[in-house]
Amino acid sequence: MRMRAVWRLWSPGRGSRSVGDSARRRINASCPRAAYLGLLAGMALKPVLGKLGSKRVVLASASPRRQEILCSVGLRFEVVPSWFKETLEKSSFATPYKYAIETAKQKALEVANRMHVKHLRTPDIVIGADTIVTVDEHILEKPIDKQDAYRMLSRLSGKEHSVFTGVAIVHCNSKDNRLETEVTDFYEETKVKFADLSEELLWEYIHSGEPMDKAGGYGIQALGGMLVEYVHGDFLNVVGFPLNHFCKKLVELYYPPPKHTIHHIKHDSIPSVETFENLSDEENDSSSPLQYKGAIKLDRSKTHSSGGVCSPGSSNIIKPNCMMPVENQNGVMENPDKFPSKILELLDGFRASKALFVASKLKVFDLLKNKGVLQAVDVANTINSSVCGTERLLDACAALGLLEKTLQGYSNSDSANIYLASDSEDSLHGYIIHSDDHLWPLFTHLESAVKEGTMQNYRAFGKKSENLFQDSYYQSMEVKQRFMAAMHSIAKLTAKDVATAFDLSQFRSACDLGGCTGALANELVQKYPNLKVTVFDLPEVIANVSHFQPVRQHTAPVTFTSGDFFKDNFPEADLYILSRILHDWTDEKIHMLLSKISAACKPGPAHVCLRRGERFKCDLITSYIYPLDIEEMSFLKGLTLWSSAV
Ligand SMILES: O=c1[nH]cc([C@@H]2O[C@H](COP(=O)(O)OP(=O)(O)OP(=O)(O)O)[C@@H](O)[C@H]2O)c(=O)[nH]1
Repeated sequence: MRMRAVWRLWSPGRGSRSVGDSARRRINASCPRAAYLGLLAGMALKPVLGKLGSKRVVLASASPRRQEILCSVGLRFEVVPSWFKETLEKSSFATPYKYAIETAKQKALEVANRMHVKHLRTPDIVIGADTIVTVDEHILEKPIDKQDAYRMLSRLSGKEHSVFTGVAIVHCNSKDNRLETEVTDFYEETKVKFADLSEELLWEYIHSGEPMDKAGGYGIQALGGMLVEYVHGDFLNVVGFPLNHFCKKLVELYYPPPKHTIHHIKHDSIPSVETFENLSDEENDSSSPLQYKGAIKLDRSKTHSSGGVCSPGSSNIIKPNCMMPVENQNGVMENPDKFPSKILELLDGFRASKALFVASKLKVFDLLKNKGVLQAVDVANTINSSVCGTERLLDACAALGLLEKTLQGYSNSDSANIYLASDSEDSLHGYIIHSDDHLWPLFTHLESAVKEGTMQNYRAFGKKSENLFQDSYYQSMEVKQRFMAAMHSIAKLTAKDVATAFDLSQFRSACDLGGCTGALANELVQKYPNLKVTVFDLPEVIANVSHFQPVRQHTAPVTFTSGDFFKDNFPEADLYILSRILHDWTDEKIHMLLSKISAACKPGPAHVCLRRGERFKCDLITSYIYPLDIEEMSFLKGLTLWSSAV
């Protein structure tokens, strides 16, 4: 018998959240239970996150904290910071939280509209948020300067205040090229009490620089935590995103209370579940909250088998080996064994990567793209491999969601056709092969890299790497072309988002240092027709860029200039871009490069954006950009943007 079931930690029907709710829960910031609660949330999120897995989710926020909170529970999303200026008239709102909600909504709608108009690739969901602090009937946002931070923090000293975060979840739909949106919004309040702050402490904190990009002028997750006596309510709400309430909203949206009779069933290793036995198959697809139809599938035929994997957000079929939360006597979901899913995911991660690498290298996805559906034996014969080994590989790929498996055989998933077949326009094949051939061997020596603090090229490839590019990536024509193809595929994939993440319309010229095939540069000239973009890269790269250029170019073409950015003068520009560059070099070389850029930048306000992985270079970069007076510093997936004279 097939049954459909849904399990959930949050029951949307049990009354909506109120300030009282959050105060009652009283989760103290320093409470060790927080980690356990985090684990529970992570477990229970999976079905909801699974719903979002196939969607294009965009976080309309430049806040690194919001990005981290959502990343940490495995949500996959793109970051497109909003350009909405937070200037709504506060006095026109009856309550502070209405102001926060409206600002969050406007932030999200601005991004949804911009992406729709500029991108022609409409996101499915845009999430916006706005955090404010209220004390003595005043709304405090981010301080504009140190004096402002002083005013805010002295107001907060010795008192309890409220932190409100307004959140908007915008579902988008493009109909006849018109954007339709449906907004769900909510807010969360947390009460925070500050200790009495001495003038000395206050100024020391302000001089740390921490208050400047934070609502109320403090960061509870860092030094600011030392100022706090207690927290009543959701800690993450103070940090900028009320994760718990957000998840409840998703449950409300994606699993509204059914009209049908609900039976509770118990089953050995499965939690108490609610079944929707009267639903037809058709009704079972609840992929869109706007047209909710049913519930998660529970494949009971598998509940007694011994295999099974938990993979993040992968499938909405409940798999047997996952330890699910169970309902306790009070109706609260608990995870009795505190099953360490996150750790197991990390532990097994390398196997999943390697399965992807090997299937790509053996051109399995190309074969299935051309042939449609094949049995394991046919795949094995074509790729010259053993049948048993091929079958296991194909099964692993199916479990990872890369392939689909039916009685007829194996076929590509949609994303395999788009991203894994080597001949598709958005193929990541080149980057996957580069990851297997180059990054994998390097990462096997991570322990030595940590102990010695050195690059591991010699250990991995038996060659000293005085110059990484000449010695490794450009050692032969073939290796070079493969490396360029790899860089092109990943840069092309992220270029659109990078190009629209900031408003670059005030710039007239940009220079992409080490911009390789010009994938980002070509996207920039599309988005900003008045921007002249030059790619500056080594002569041997520039000599090979022609076949990576777009076929139909409607804009002024990108200019390619050859040179070595360590040795030669680079072209004058009012915006310098370093995309996937800094991580390749020693600090000494980075110093050299940054001081050259710093000297080339014209004096004036500067914008710096770092990709998330390069956050550790932050101090190094700010020391060079300091004379330019940083106006904005944000973190993003793909690049370091460096500009002046805005
Ligand atoms: O304890 C902490 N309190 C607040 C923060 C951070 O403060 C900001 C709040 O600002 P806002 O909601 O306007 O968000 P922005 O950073 O400007 O990003 P958007 O692009 O979304 O407007 C927010 O970053 C909080 O994380 C904190 O870190 N700790």
